[in-house]
Amino acid sequence: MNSPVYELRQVRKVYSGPAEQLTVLDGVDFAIARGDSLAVLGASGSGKSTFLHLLGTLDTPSSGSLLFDGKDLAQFSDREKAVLRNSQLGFVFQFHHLLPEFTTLENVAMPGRIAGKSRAEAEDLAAAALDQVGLGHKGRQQVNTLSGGERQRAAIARAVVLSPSVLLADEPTGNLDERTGDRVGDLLFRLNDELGTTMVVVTHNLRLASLFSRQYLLHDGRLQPAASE
Ligand SMILES: Nc1ncnc2c1ncn2[C@@H]1O[C@H](COP(=O)(O)OP(=O)(O)OP(=O)(O)O)[C@@H](O)[C@H]1O
Repeated sequence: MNSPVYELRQVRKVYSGPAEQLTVLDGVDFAIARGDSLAVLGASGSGKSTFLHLLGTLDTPSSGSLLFDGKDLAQFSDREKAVLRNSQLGFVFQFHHLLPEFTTLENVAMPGRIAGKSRAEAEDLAAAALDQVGLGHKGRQQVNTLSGGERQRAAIARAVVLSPSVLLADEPTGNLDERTGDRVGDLLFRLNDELGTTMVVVTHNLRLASLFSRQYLLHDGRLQPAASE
């Protein structure tokens, strides 16, 4: 196994409700190697998004430790986490969070601008990323005039524009028809295969899951190999 990008040691995540506590992750021990591609399956409410949010440093474990490149994320300041997210992680969420008042190119150029690149450089990178997802011709179009599948591909372009070492995707084919979903799946597969992007994808879509090298099921707070593995 390549050196792990992520290591989870006895990670627990407990949400406190008004009346009771909900244990979503219950002592997860897991490692994700560089270049790995992992699909996480599981019933609604089983904790898939929670798992992804922990990996994305958007939330913290209740106990246990989560290491990125061998470093305990609990030791990172908020600023260090923000730098990590912007420089190494790409996110694709089901509701892609594109900014409707901007063009596709401007949306995809946003991470580069936030990282301090000039407008021209950020837009060059954005144009290349849009080409990669087959949307090179849609750059000047307002993002709210794109179809659902095009928006999802634009969100992937935005997630990968700065060549993150890790891509975290939550239901990237949710709301897409089968053909468009397949196209998004092919794209994710190529990013992993050709660029070596480490990939963790949460999905209900078994066709999509089958494209990745490992399939895991989140059940009763634990991650276990899915039956098809
Ligand atoms: N901030 C929170 N506070 C309290 N409970 C939460 C919070 N976030 C998530 N939960 C609960 O934790 C459980 C797991 O949620 P999560 O969103 O991780 O599930 P999921 O597997 O991604 O579900 P789905 O497939 O429906 O998106 C759910 O019961 C949810 O209601």
